[in-house]
Amino acid sequence: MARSSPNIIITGTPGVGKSTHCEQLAEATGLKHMSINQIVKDRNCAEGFDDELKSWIVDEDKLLDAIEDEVKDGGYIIDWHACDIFPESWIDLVVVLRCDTAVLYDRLSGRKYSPKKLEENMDAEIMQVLLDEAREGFAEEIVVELQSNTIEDVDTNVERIKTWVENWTRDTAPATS
Ligand SMILES: Nc1ncnc2c1ncn2[C@@H]1O[C@H](COP(=O)(O)OP(=O)(O)O)[C@@H](O)[C@H]1O
Repeated sequence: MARSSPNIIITGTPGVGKSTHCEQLAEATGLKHMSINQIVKDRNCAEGFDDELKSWIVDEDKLLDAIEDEVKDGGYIIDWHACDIFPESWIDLVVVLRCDTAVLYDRLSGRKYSPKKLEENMDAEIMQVLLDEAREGFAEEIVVELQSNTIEDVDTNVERIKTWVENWTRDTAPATS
């Protein structure tokens, strides 16, 4: 069945500003912020914990089962550092947030990550791992790369995505009558 509201993934390396964008976007658009980190914890979708990286190892099948009923109806802003596990048919827009290396370093240093985790995340951003993943997993025309260095960037990005949502709703949503 066609969705009456779009589903958007906001992805990118930890620290680029996903949660910040999702919260503001949810307020601006009325779409719901779905934090996958939170869902993994709340709905027991982890298959283990990586002690070295201090992060959950996600059972992807369990996660998809846990969110499918909600997401298939549309209206979600999905907040996660990976995007290629989500079926293409669920998703209308993939936003990959990017950040300058020095800015990201400062943000991640503030998080007290282990040196290994910090280095892995910095490498991922420099090598544009998440952008490549998005481009491999989804049609080129639905993948958008946006900068997230400053607060002004957040405002501009939120406005831009809000306009996209309004256009999608006008042009794509099924007629209600
Ligand atoms: N574009 C931005 N400009 C300034 N600070 C930002 C920006 N995006 C995020 N931040 C700050 O960086 C930190 C990490 O942001 P967050 O949204 O938690 O990132 P993520 O969800 O990608 O891990 C937060 O302290 C947030 O306030």
